[in-house]
Amino acid sequence: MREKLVAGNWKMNGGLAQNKALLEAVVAGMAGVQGMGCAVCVPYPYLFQAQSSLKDSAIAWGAQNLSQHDKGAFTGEVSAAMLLDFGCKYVLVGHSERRAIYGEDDATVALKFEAAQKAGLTPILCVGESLEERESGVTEAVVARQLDAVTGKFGVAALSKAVVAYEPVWAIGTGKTASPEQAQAVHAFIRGKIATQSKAVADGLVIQYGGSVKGSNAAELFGMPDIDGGLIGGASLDAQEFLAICHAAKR
Ligand SMILES: O=C[C@H](O)COP(=O)(O)O
Repeated sequence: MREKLVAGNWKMNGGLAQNKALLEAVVAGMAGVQGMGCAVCVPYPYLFQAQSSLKDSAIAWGAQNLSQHDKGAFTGEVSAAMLLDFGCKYVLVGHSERRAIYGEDDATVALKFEAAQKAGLTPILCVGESLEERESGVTEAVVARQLDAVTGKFGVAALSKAVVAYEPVWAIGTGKTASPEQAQAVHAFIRGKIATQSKAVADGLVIQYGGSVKGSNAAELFGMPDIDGGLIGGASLDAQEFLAICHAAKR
């Protein structure tokens, strides 16, 4: 049975004092919670702080991006090995903000996915359509293309050590959550598509939903059969909201 995973994506937010309070509250609120996974993906400068604060808890941590290169003259970039130095378990790849603002295309995202996996990190591969794409009826085609960029290059087995996050771009930070039925339909499409290549990989694949998840809508979303937790942006900055979401993912 798949265990749900709730991961916070702090994006470019935080500060040492604010993080301390947030991490302490999350650790306290998650003490003794079993039957689900919890993680936070923090900005690079705070990885050491996350590691120090979380190392004795069941909460994992990770980064929001990585370089596709191992090392070298890539000013400003951070490698998978560097993330491992700080105990990261997860790294986001292909978040829609990386794709849209920093021009990361499917091929680059696939290389980042590979770099993460080769180093032993678990990539959280983000996929999802824009509002325009949804309105033009190409949601499934977009998501399929984004998945194929990885499975076409590395095989479907690559997804056995990865997480997929379905994040409709129109629902990110907008307060407009996809309805549980809308999200479930895309999650079922993703799982069904993977199942045509490997039923075992599809059955074991954790597919998170992301886009304006809050304490008040998490249980309904997580109650859908193919939604295995969430990737949480804004609400992960508020300990009580984030904890409410985590608790909604408990079995
Ligand atoms: O990575 C998280 C997503 O971009 C969702 O962000 P949000 O929860 O603020 O809508």
